[in-house]
Amino acid sequence: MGTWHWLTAGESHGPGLVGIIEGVPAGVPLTRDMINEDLARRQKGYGRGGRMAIERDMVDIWGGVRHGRTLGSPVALTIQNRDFTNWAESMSPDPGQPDRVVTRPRPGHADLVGGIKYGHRDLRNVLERASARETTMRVALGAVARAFLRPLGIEVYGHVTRIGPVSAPAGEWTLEDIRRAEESPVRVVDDTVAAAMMAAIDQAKEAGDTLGGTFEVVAFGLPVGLGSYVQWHRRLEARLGAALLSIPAMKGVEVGTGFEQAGQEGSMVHDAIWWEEGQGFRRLSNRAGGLEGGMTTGMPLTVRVGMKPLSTLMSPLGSFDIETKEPFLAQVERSDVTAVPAAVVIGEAMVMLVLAEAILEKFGGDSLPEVQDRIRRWQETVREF
Ligand SMILES: Cc1cc2nc3c(=O)[nH]c(=O)nc-3n(C[C@H](O)[C@H](O)[C@H](O)COP(=O)(O)O)c2cc1C
Ligand SMILES: C=C(O[C@@H]1CC(C(=O)O)=C[C@@H](OP(=O)(O)O)[C@H]1O)C(=O)O
Repeated sequence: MGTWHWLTAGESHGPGLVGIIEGVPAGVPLTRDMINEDLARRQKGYGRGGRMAIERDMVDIWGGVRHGRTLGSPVALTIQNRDFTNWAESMSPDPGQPDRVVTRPRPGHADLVGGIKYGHRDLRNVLERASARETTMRVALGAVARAFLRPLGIEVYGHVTRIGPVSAPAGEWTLEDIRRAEESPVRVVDDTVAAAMMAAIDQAKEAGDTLGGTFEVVAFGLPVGLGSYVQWHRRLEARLGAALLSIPAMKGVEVGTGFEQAGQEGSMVHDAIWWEEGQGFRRLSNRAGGLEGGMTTGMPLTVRVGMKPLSTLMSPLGSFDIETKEPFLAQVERSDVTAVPAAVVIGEAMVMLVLAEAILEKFGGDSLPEVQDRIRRWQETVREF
């Protein structure tokens, strides 16, 4: 068993969320503000519904950090659900009769299959945990991974590349370009398309519909040789793909130019190798997205993710009540129209959690200075290869 583990617990309308991450080296600068910054980023984005107006996500640190530095012990985090005050009775862990029972499964959500699988006749018992509320804690844990990666010179940020029918122009963006997307209400780098994206969201909202989209996450500053080709589960794209597809509503992952490569000739796709005295090897382009043979090449790692349109529809699709077996057209209280801008931050978190683990596998080390020293020596080895 490796030393890097993390888990989350908590329901969407319960008291809050809990997360534990183990394996973070000692001496990593980490504060609540650093985690809260990413939590606030996840809450932003045009197209979110009423729930985001209620929540103001803030973390509490219950273990693993003292005076702004990690101790090497498990880092334990909690985040309160402010909405719990409206659900305290319904979500009580104490014995009693449940109210606000859900018997009408939404097509596209976990409701029906989860109910059948676990024998829940109140589908709230399914949707409470299937909800993407849980990703709040993933972002908090991802911020811990960010705090570890940053002093190693590694930065991971993402941006929206499509919402519904509106695509952003393609480009190989720098870290500064991608950070600029933060100013945009739809988290897009080229803001000439932001207005069209927001108009598409307004139109979908008016029609009682929802929109999906795509986003890209890029990791800068990675050393050569994270991951491996020697066993299927050690290939880094396999681990990134699994991590990204574990986010609710994510249905596809591309590495580099991905699906486009399938229709192109090899000479158009592969990245030529270049060598220079004192610099060592590098690539003249990065269509591979920073991975070859399941290992990092040292170029920016680029993954693109496809998110489906959300399943809670104001103008619903057909479904049947599980008790009356009557068809119904669901009446819905609230839902997001799109959550692609928020999904970017969740995608960053998942990528960082995978990369931090891959760093520790390759370099090991119980303290940040130890890991830094090992990476410095490795970079010299790579330059001299
Ligand atoms: C940030 C975020 C917000 C979401 N908000 C909603 C929502 O408001 N309504 C909804 O039906 N689904 C929402 N979803 C998607 C559902 O959680 C997801 O579709 C559901 O868990 C079923 O899983 P699957 O789509 O992966 O099959 C959201 C997903 C994310 C990542
Ligand atoms: C709570 C969050 O997202 C929720 C994810 C979600 C779903 O079905 O996945 C449904 C909505 O929740 P509610 O049913 O309470 O309105 C979203 O707001 C969040 O992102 O923090």
